[in-house]
Amino acid sequence: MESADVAADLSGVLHTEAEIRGRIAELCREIERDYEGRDLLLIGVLKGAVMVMADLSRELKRDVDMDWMAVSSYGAGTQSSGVVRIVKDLDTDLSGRNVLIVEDIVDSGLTLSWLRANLQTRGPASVEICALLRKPEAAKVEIDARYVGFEIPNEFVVGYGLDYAQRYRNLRDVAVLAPHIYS
Ligand SMILES: O=P(O)(O)OC[C@H]1O[C@H](OP(=O)(O)OP(=O)(O)O)[C@H](O)[C@@H]1O
Ligand code: HPA
Ligand SMILES: [Mg+2]
Repeated sequence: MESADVAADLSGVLHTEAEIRGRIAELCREIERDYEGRDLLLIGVLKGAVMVMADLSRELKRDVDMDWMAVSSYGAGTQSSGVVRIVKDLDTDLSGRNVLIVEDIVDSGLTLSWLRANLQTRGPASVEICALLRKPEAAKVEIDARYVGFEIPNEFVVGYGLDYAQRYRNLRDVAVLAPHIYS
């Protein structure tokens, strides 16, 4: 039975709303420098990246285009199935564009490795990755992400867009989900 009080479902906060805001601002200064004088297309990966995309795009002091793709590999569990499915494709032609994929997390790396390869076949000028979180110990494939907010331990986290079975996405902090919720 779902409860309105989620505090008991969490075993601790990893990154607060204020820390996330500060780190996103730092990443935006790097992105502004790196893409100076070039066009920039942000591609948000639904649904997890909604909060990062909203905050990062508004913190950037420059013009950007934005599009969205929906892919899914986790279903309702805490382990990637390894099979990535496109649920919604882009509306934008990527020919000659500088693409920055905006993601909430690199966990096994399977989603981003598949997605980057997929986008690279569409003729972009460049494809880079910005992920708020990365779990180095969980990597099944190495992902070369140019912008990473925080490296985190190999625990299942929720909040700031990240879900467990579609819940907890609206929490403002990134928190560890208590194992009793999913085990
Ligand atoms: O590195 P990986 O092990 O592939 O995991 C990362 C991906 O998994 C989650 O998405 P999910 O497929 O659960 O869909 P969602 O974004 O709609 O929650 C997360 O938002 C990343 O997109
Ligand atoms: O730790 C996680 N939490 C929520 N969703 C995820 N998708 C991959 N890893 C995670
Ligand atoms: Mg996702």
